[in-house]
Amino acid sequence: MSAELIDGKAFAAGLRARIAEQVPAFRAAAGRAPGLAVVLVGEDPASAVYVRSKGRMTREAGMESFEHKLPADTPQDDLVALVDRLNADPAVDGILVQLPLPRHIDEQAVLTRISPDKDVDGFHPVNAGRLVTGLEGFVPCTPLGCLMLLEDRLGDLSGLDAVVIGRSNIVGKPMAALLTAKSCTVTLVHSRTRNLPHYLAHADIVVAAVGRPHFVQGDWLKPGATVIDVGINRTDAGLVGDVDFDSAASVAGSITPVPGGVGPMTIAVLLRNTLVAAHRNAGVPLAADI
Ligand SMILES: NC(=O)C1=CN([C@@H]2O[C@H](COP(=O)(O)OP(=O)(O)OC[C@H]3O[C@@H](n4cnc5c(N)ncnc54)[C@H](OP(=O)(O)O)[C@@H]3O)[C@@H](O)[C@H]2O)C=CC1
Ligand SMILES: Nc1nc(=O)c2c([nH]1)NC[C@@H]1CN(c3ccc(C(=O)N[C@@H](CCC(=O)O)C(=O)O)cc3)C=[N+]21
Repeated sequence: MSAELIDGKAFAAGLRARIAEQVPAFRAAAGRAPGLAVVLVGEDPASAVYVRSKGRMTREAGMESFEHKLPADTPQDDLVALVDRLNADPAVDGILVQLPLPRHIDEQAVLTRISPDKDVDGFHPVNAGRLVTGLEGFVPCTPLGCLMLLEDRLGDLSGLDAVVIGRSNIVGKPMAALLTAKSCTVTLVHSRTRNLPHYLAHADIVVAAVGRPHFVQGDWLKPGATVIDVGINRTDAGLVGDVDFDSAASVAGSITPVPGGVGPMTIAVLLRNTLVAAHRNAGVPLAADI
């Protein structure tokens, strides 16, 4: 392996520490802690693990965590009613409804019900629109975490060639919008792309959000490329990313590991978005940009 490892776990710990430092000033000004509500419907074990670690890290940052666990057969109307209550609750600054939802629930109906001012996941169409038009709003946690790692590693991204693999609303599309805003030349590839390796050969930055273990091969990469692996795939061999790590690490300049790369950044940015939401909702200015 010749690539340098991008230590998302350490970067995320530093970000959480900077967030925790700002919480006492918010508490003093607002007379309450920032609050994050997390809603989990059903029993998916992986989701339950994330929700538990989100709750723990929220409390460790000095914020309040409200966890709502609903049975898998919860009617959509009941979930929407809970979102309405959380929208109206002044102790709740951020609302996260864990995805995926059970099949009988219309995901968009629930996500669009969350107040855009409390949408710390950045999944509401109003926030998606703000992102592409350059207005202030909430940016989805995973792509914003990837951007932080890229800027930390590369500094100014202006003019760099970036390829994003995957066009989901939660990772690929907002990632492409963020890199566009940073003046990268962005190519967004997906399952219908013909000759995907052709595009990767020119990429200074590769962000892989495919959902297929070991998908990206080292010999597709431009030597020295910076590779961000968003994939979280549970296999018999454990947790693996969307990048074939061993072959990629011999060509790339730097690369995120899985685990310990993008995953911890997602949770740290969620706390960051919650702190920002709390300041906006309480009308208290933030002391410093985080
Ligand atoms: N680390 C973290 O915090 C997070 C990790 N993840 C992980 O990131 C990965 C992606 O998640 P998500 O965006 O939600 O996934 P989706 O399944 O919603 O999207 C996957 C995308 O990859 C594309 N794709 C699938 N197969 C191929 C292929 N053979 N060639 C090119 N493109 C392909 C799809 O194309 P098409 O649109 O044409 O179908 C689609 O756009 C998953 O592993 C997920 O677990 C997700 C969220 C957070
Ligand atoms: N509304 C919503 N918002 C989300 O942000 C959201 C979601 N739903 N549904 C599921 C995905 C996935 N996701 C992860 C968060 C943290 C890790 C993480 O911390 N991963 C650790 C390892 C965790 C482990 O060992 O299982 C790591 O990569 O090092 C991974 C994945 C957030 N998601």
